[in-house]
Amino acid sequence: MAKTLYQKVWDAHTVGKLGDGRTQLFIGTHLIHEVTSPQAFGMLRDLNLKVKYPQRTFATIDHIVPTENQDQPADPLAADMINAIRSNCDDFGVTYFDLKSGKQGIVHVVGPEQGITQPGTTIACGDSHTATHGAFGAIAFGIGTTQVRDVLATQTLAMESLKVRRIEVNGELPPGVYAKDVTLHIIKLLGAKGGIGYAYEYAGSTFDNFTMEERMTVCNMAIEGGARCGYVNPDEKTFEFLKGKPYAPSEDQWDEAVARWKSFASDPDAEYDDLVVIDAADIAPTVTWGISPDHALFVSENVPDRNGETAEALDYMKLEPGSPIKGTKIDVAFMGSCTNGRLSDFREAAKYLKGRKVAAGVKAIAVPGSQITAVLCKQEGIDKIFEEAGFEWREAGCSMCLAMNPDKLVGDQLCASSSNRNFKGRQGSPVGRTILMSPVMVAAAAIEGHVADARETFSFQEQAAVA
Ligand SMILES: CC(C)[C@H](C(=O)O)[C@@H](O)C(=O)O
Ligand code: SF4
Repeated sequence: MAKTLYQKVWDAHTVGKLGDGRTQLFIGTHLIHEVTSPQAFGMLRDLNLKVKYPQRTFATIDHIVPTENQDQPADPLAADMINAIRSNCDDFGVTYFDLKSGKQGIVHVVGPEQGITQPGTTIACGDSHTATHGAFGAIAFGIGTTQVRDVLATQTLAMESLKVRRIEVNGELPPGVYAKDVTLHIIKLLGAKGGIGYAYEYAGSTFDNFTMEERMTVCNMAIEGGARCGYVNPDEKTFEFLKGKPYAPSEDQWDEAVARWKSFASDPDAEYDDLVVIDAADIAPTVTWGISPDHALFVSENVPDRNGETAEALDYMKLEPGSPIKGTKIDVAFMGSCTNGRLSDFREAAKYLKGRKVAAGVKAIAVPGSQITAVLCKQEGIDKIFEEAGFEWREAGCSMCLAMNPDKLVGDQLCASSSNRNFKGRQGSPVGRTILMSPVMVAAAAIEGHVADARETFSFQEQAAVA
């Protein structure tokens, strides 16, 4: 019978059916970070248990790491967390990409970069943006600390199965429209809760043409649309990306691995629980106006009028009901995160920042998603372009995406951010305000000093014509 990738991976990893109807699912790869693992290891110690498959478990630190003087924790709590993950990994035999390894970074950047993230497998991580790894054709989902304990101890999870919604985007994106706009557009259309109970299969010619980085950007935000996981079927680009990566299969096992990976792709005649079809030509640069990722609109549009549904968000964001979002003054520009903190993101923004200056009064910071990203950016001189434009170029970590480190908004500062969440207080100040957008839109906002249409700031049409 024809099956989706989701069903194939699920079936291949099913250990058994539990009495309550859930499935006991084998977890191929477990990624851990400093925030959600300490209590899980603590519980393991209390129960006198070992990590079942340490060779399937990989750790990094990302959330609490300062982006200036990375190795100097900001406070005793941060120091404790760093010590805890280090000693837990030592004690339990888990591979740990620490600050000195040259491989540290945001867990969702590190997995793919190291070739740990592979097609046809199940991946779990105590982090809601684990769906990022679905870009490689893995079924990857975020779990809580108690489940982190379960995976550490048993390498399995008790899971309820999901329905599958295929979201097809077809055609070429207009100039100045990026993967970030695609993912925000999908969330706007289907709602922040629209994906509850679903896995999202992203497909169509737009996804076929996307790079792995672009696929990661979209999958990363599946959870912001309520979907537990999101994935793209693996193809030649997937295999090409993984080839030669440290943890990818070796040369002599390569062909066999690729054949196995291919076999997990959804069958052409697979049936879906739901189908959504979007025309790429209908997508424009998209930004958020409110306090949920589905509070999104095209940058050319006006924010909604004030009513029972919009009042809280409009008031929090201090926006005039019905006014254009374009022109909204910003205080901070943040470029980074597991959504848009990869080499291709900085490379693309640098193209437009070159020779331009950040507006007076705007604090602009650029934070590579990993130490490897930082090195690659330096090799291309991207860090210099950002610095010459007036950005602070920082060291790798989650930084102001969540502000569990010293990078925080102050008071009601408004931040143009390439990250994935615009919840109240998300960026470190209880009254701080976030507007989500693509990296190139962050660059445009930084230069203009207000929310801007990057197509006007940088005249993409002309550039497209010249190219
Ligand atoms: C700290 C962590 C548990 C959290 C998550 O689960 O996603 C964080 O990464 C986030 O983005 O809010
Ligand atoms: S970059 Fe942001 S979204 Fe990603 S893991 Fe870190 S805090 Fe979470």
